Amino acid sequence: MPHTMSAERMLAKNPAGIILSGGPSSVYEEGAPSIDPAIFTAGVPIMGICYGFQAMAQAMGGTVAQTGRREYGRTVATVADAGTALAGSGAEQTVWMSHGDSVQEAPEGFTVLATTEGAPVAAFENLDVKMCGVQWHPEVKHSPEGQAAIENFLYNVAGIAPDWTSANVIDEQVERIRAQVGSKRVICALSGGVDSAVAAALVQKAVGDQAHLHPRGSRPDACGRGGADREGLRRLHRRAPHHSRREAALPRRARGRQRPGDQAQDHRPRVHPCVRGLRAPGGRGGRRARRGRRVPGAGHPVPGRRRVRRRRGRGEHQEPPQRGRPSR
Ligand SMILES: NC(=O)CC[C@H](N)C(=O)O
Repeated sequence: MPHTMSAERMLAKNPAGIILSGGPSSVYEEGAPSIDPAIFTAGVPIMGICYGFQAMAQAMGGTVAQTGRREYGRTVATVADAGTALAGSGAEQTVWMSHGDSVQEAPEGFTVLATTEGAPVAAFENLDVKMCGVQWHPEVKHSPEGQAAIENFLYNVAGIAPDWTSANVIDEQVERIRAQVGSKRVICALSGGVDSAVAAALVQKAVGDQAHLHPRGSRPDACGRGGADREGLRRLHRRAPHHSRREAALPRRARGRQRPGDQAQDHRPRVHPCVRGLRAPGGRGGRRARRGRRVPGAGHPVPGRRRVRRRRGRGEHQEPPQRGRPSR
C-alpha cells in the first residue's frame, strides 16, 4: 500500500498486519513520507523496518535524530532482551544496516531489544499494542536471522496462523471464479503458454462444461511454444466438449492436416474462429486476417499469399525473394 493511503482505506482491506518498509528519507525532514497516524491506534499489528521503524518510533512518541554514526553493511547487534520479536536470537546477531538516522529514545511502553554501535535503539517491541521494529534490514539475506524476525512478527506478535498452502490458493480461486461466473458461460483462450493453461485449468475446475476452451491452433498439440506441458493441454482439451463440437463444424482444411513445420501448407486458422471473431476487426476470414498480418492476440501469422506465390513462380534467373515486404 502507498504511504499516502488513508487509514480508513487501509483498514477497509482488513489487514492482519502491516509492515512499514525502509526508504531513503529522514522522518524529521519536511515532506518525508508519512503515514496516517490513525493507523497506529487502530489495533492492527505493525512491524517497522529501518525508515518504517523510525517512523513508528516518532509516531508513538519516541525521538529520531541524525547521529553522525552512519552504519552500512554487516553490523553486529547486541541483543539484550530477545523478547518476542527476536525470539530465538543469541546474545548477538549479524544484521545488515543502511542508515544515517537512529532512534534515540524508544516510545513509552516499548522495550528496547537490541543495540548496535551506531544505534542505541536498534530493535524494540510493545506487545500491548502489537508493534515491533528493527533498525536493520531483516528482508535481505545478509541478515541471517532476518527471516526469523519477520516470522516472529507474523506468527507471535500479530498472531497470524501460517496456514497458507498452494492447495488453499486453488480452492480460493475456484470459489472466486464460481462466484463471478454464476450460471454464465466462459470463453477461455489458450495460447499454449503456462499462464493461460493454468487459468484454463482453474476455470474448468470451477465451472466445468460452462467453460469453452479455445487453443490457439485447431489442435491442442499444435499449441504453444513448449511453455506448457503438452500432455496437460491435451487432457484439458479432451475435457472441453464444446471445443470439439466447434472444431468438427470447421471446414476440413481448417482442421490442421499439415505436417509439423510445413509452414507453406499451413491452412489452419491462426486462432480459433470464435476467438478471432471476438478479436479481429472484420472477424472470420477478414482481409486483415488472410494477408498474414498480425491480429492483436492472434498468435503467429501464416505466410501471406503474395509471398507464397512468389516462391512458387521463382525461376533460376530470378533474384531470391527478399525478406520483408516485396517491392513493387
Ligand atoms: N534504509 C532506510 O530506511 C534509511 C532510513 C533513514 N533514511 C536513515 O538513513 O536512517
